[in-house]
Amino acid sequence: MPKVLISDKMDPKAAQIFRERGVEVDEITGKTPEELKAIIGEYDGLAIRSSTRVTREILDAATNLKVVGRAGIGVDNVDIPSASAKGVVVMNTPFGNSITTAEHAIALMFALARDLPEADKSTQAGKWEKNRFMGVEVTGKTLGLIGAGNIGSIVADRALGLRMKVIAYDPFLTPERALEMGVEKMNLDDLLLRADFITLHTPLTDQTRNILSAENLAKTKKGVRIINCARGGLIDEAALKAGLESGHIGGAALDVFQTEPAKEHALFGTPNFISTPHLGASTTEAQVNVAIQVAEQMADFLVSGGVTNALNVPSLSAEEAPRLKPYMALAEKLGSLVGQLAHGEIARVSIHSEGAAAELNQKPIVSAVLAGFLRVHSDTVNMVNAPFLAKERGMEVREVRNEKEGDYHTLLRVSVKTDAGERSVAGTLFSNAQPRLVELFGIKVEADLIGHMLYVVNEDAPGFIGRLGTTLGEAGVNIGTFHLGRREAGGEAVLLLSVDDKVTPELIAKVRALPGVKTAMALTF
Ligand SMILES: NC(=O)c1ccc[n+]([C@@H]2O[C@H](COP(=O)([O-])OP(=O)(O)OC[C@H]3O[C@@H](n4cnc5c(N)ncnc54)[C@H](O)[C@@H]3O)[C@@H](O)[C@H]2O)c1
Ligand SMILES: O=C(O)CC[C@@H](O)C(=O)O
Repeated sequence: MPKVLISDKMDPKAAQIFRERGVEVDEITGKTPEELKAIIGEYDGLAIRSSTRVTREILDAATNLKVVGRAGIGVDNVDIPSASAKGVVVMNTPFGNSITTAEHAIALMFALARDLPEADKSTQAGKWEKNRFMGVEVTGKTLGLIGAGNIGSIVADRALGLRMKVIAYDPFLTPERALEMGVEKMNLDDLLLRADFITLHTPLTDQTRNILSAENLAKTKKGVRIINCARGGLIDEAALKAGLESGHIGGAALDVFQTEPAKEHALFGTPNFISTPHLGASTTEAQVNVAIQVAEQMADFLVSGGVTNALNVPSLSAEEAPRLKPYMALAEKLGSLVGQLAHGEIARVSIHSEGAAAELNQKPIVSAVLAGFLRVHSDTVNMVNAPFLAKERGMEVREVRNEKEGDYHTLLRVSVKTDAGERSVAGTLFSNAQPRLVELFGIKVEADLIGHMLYVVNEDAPGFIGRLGTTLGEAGVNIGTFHLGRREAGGEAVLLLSVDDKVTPELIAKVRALPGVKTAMALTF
């Protein structure tokens, strides 16, 4: 009988469903990473919320683990590349707590508008300070949404009901969808300039980290009130404090913090600052929804092999699986590569299959490209919902087959058309099994897309590789593999390096400062 550990506090319905479906279950919460490491080897499944961190070390100790189920949306507490490398399926429950979280954002907006926490404290202290608390109406005010996905769109709907004007910044929001939602789509600078309230609803990615930086906070309207129920790390917390103290920022409400649990914080006690301890998803309704959903999905997988809402595996029929599997891994890596490197509004994604690849069922290949591509911007994307999301976001998806072989017996090419132009990457399978990048933006370069990588574009000149190696060495970064390609001698060169640990923003800044470097970016696969 498969055995599951529930390691975060979860509605009892989850354990009940596991038992009813023939899965043994233990509920052991509040363990330290060391304690979890000591027991995880016994379990086939691990059901979590946001407290348990499923790191590489935990996964290494999890010798029987087959599935991690996240009762909620964000999976930033799960090391998905390591889970994938170990063949552990990671699932989430993308919609069960969206309404609840949107309602929390609206609650915090009202709390800021009327200074409710302070007014409550003062009244209960017997002060009756009627003249101290002068709020603002939300009616007629402008709410700026950063991120207009599941939760952002529910917030927009509720805010429109409150007669607010809603403006939104989200690179994936199409004009049609914005119209349907009743919001005005705009760039970030315009939103910062116009919003009376700003609410964040994006995942934490390399693009969204610090999206409300000191520089961007300075662009906001004086008196702006800011709400974050998405992820810590989206706002520069020190700059937020400075803005509150100077009075430029009229109020801020954070449900999420850069480091959690935030038991001590420089922001605590700052005027017009409100906080809640990551309560966005904490309603009876949402917790019942996500508990039931995660237990059903995990039990299905452990008992009968069914895969729903998986973030790192495709759904496949038993006959097709063995042949398609390596192609899907290649497709997902190529999609992720262009997703990480592409900038601007995405108009079209084209998938060209050549040679042996063109003879296969293209649907799972296309889904894998789109899942890899969209997952860069959203934790909720999986193989099942990627085509739907691409359509909803107005992306044209083109499929082209050419059964004639070119330079390789089998090739997948992924091209992305943005407002900045069209660029493509291509890959093949070595020994019919191992995914390999063979071309990057028109430059021939052979590389394994694996783990943490550093991508550098530079002017081809003697001594550059040595300087780069020294910079990495001084930062204590160990190079695993090194791949080089160039347009022509002395022209543009591209370097892809796999490294043992995540490439930090500080290291990227150092690499960008090297003479001849045009671009440097961290990539993760
Ligand atoms: N506080 C909580 O307890 C709680 C509860 C649920 C979800 N969350 C978090 O809320 C966030 C949003 O969840 P969701 O379900 O709406 O996700 P979603 O994937 O449906 O929506 C995210 C949106 O962000 C947009 N986006 C991505 N990159 C962007 C960028 N650079 N700039 C602007 N927009 C960008 C995407 O296009 C997408 O529309 C997630 O981080 C999730 O983990 C928090
Ligand atoms: O489980 C929770 O309490 C938080 C969940 C939330 O952060 C999510 O991303 O779904």
